[in-house]
Amino acid sequence: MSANGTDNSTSKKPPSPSPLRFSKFFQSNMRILVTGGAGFIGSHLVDKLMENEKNEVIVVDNYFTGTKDNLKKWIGHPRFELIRHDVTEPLLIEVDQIYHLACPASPIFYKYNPVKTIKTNVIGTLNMLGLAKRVGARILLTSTSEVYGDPLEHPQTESYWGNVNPIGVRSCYDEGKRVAETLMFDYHRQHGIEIRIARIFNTYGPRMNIDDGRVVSNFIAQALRNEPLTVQLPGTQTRSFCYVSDMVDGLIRLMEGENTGPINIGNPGEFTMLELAESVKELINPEVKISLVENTPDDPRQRKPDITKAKEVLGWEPKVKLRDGLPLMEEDFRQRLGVPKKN
Ligand SMILES: NC(=O)c1ccc[n+]([C@@H]2O[C@H](COP(=O)([O-])OP(=O)(O)OC[C@H]3O[C@@H](n4cnc5c(N)ncnc54)[C@H](O)[C@@H]3O)[C@@H](O)[C@H]2O)c1
Ligand SMILES: O=c1ccn([C@@H]2O[C@H](COP(=O)(O)OP(=O)(O)O[C@H]3OC[C@@H](O)[C@H](O)[C@H]3O)[C@@H](O)[C@H]2O)c(=O)[nH]1
Repeated sequence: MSANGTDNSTSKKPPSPSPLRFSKFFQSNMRILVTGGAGFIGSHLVDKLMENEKNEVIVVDNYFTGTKDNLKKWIGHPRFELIRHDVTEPLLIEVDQIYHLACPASPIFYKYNPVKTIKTNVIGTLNMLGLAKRVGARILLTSTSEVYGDPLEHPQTESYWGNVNPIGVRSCYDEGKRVAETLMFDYHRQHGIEIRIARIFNTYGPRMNIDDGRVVSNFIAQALRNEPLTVQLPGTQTRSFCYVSDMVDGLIRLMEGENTGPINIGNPGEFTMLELAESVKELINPEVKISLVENTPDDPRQRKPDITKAKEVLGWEPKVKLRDGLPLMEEDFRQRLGVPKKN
């Protein structure tokens, strides 16, 4: 029986770490690779990892949706390296841990070049697992609540297998992440790789791209520009929003803990998109209009994580409520959009 309590056990020992790990110089340091580290969650994760003076952090990113700006405070730091690299190509470096985040996350961007999204999830994850095997690193995959598709079980527990359209316009991402999870477990069972899988639910916070296309960033940018908040029909669909600092805390606990996952990491507070629009209106711009617009195909109708496992296994639960997180994000968007707060 494996750490996640299911029949995923492996009799294989993990491969030995590189001999360099045992040399005097390396003993005090942990070398951590963050793929997709120039993106939204990745750059916040890098900030947190860099706080520990024993960590050396290497970011690889192809800058499809991320930017060097998100990492500017670390560029030139002796414990930090940034490499332009696409994870669909093999990578040969020596590391102890891999946080594998590289993949566009906003539906607009992952649907833009769906074949590339699948390659990123499948070939990219294979490459990172190959690296983990070669150097004996532990690897964490940021999977998604989208593996549950349009869920028929509510709230979603990790044992739910999901309701995913295999041929729809979201499938490149949903099915790509499902295959990525399969690859993680096959490498674990077949080669003894140490794996961790987080199923992340909608996360928001400072540094999201202004034109990212996801709902929280859209509504905040629209409220600040005094443009109508575009609620996609029917508006009664629900999501659960996690503030980014809570997410980063959950990911690090998962990496450092003993459980393979998958583990849901998200905030169980559940809101309809109309409720979210009303909150943004009330907190940021009471004058703004709300307009109902067409939705896109296969939009999940409800989503809420059951976080019992995260609480039990990681001792983790989110701390930041939506009403407290939205103003923190507003601050950052005001600065970037050049819209100061009126007194
Ligand atoms: N933010 C969320 O709500 C959410 C929810 C569920 C899962 N996730 C997962 O978390 C991870 C990070 O999400 P995010 O919100 O920070 O997204 P993001 O788009 O801001 O960041 C993704 C990063 O990966 C990079 N990237 C994309 N394809 C790449 C490739 N082929 N090679 C190298 N780099 C590549 C991008 O340039 C970007 O910097 C993703 O794996 C995403 O699927 C996020
Ligand atoms: O302007 C908008 C944008 C979106 N929406 C709605 O808001 C809801 C959330 O949409 P988002 O685009 O923010 O994100 P989704 O929940 O569809 O996918 C998200 O969750 C899981 C992650 O893996 C994905 O990476 C992430 O994008 C949807 O119901 C959508 O119809 C609006 O009402 N208006």
